[in-house]
Amino acid sequence: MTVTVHPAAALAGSPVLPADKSVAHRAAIFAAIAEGESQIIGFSDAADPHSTLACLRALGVEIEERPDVLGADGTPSLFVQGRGLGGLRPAPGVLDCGNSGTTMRLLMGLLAGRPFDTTLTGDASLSGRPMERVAAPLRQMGGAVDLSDGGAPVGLRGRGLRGRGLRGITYRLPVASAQVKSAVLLAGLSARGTTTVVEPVPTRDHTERMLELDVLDVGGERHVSVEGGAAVRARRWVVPRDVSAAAFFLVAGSTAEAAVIQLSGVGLNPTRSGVLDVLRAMGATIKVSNERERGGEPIADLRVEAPGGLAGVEIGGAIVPNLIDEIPALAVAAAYAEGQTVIRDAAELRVKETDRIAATAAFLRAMGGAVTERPDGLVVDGGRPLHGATVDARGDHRIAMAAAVAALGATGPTTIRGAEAAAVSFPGFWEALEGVAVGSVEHGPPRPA
Ligand SMILES: O=C(O)C1=C[C@@H](OP(=O)(O)O)[C@@H](O)[C@H](O)C1
Ligand SMILES: C=C(OP(=O)(O)O)C(=O)O
Repeated sequence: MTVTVHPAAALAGSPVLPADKSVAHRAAIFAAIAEGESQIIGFSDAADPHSTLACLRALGVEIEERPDVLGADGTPSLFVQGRGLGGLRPAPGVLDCGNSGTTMRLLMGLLAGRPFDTTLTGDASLSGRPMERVAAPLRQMGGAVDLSDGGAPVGLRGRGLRGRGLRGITYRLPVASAQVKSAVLLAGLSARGTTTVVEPVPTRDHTERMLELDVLDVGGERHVSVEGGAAVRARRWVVPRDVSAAAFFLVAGSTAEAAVIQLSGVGLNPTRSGVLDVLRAMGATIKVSNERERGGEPIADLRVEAPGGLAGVEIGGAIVPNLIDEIPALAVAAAYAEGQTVIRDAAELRVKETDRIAATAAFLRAMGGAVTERPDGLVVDGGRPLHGATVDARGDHRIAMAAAVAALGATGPTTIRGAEAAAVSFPGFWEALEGVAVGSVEHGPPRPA
């Protein structure tokens, strides 16, 4: 699918954001292994969390979507009949994780300690992403994990456990990854004894919040522990709106000539909200109001207004895992800011749905931006006017949406190929964008003038 985005000087509106993808995956998995019925309010309608649902259904978990049962903010519910960890059944075929790294890595952890074999596959993008980072700790725990060239298809051999099951370990994360942390902790539920993950650099903490795990600060490092055999409680989960989806509108509002955009019920977990800190450091005007809690996660309403100019910043160090998915959008803000922005310590971007360092540099350069790739990031010399171009999303939702935001402030139309990728995390994105920038979104290539 091709979408053409026309420039828009003034933005206004209240786009509805999708449910937080990270929380939605976890709520579905934890509900599946709880004993009894759980309700998930505000589950995401995005493709990635639906890949998780399809896998859980194939493992014998009954999940009912109930658009008629609404939560307080009008979002629909999902009812999950939890079977307990021991109640998961062998899938009749391979489990297709689609485009979703979180699905594959968390399910590797969940299923490594089950007494049956499982094969996990994904699309071409996911098949190229590194899985050894999860396989290595699972093997240390006694799991039998086969990879194909370091990635999917992933084979988990239950028979390889030889009746002894997994054993708890203490594992220090060599890469700052919440997916690896969560996979090891999920495997720890099937293991003998205690499993502890040590995080030198904090990553998103949804798993530990949602499972109410023990977290210690030991000399500045986080130690997260789970006991083997611990039961997961069936309960009501409430999923906040996704701050990673909000980021596109925060950048759009901060780079427009005139803007007032309101975003309600946005998850502001402090391990996820670095995008606000960086945009504010660049000079953005973002107001946070009505701060409250939703399902154990802090949420708030956001209002972004055009600040009348941004300045370049340095992004690196411990904040990077906190805003890793927002970097393509932040690079767009950098292109519209005066001065230089340096993004470092973000080599992980090279192993996402596509190489996001190369893809971001490519679309910004095609639009006239001055961008230099570094092995672990980007240097953006901002303040040059951007012009319309034809760009490719490279099958990556965040690249499609970041390019769309860049297009709003450019001269002339920008055509985005592969625009359907947005639905991986934000199915209503193009409608939401048209809602704040009326007349800017044209489906298909531009109409001849
Ligand atoms: O745990 C999660 O929900 C996620 C963790 C991050 O990946 P890594 O764990 O690979 O850093 C992030 O990029 C991804 O979108 C979601
Ligand atoms: C990297 C992402 O997701 P995943 O790793 O789950 O594919 C993302 O949503 O930006």
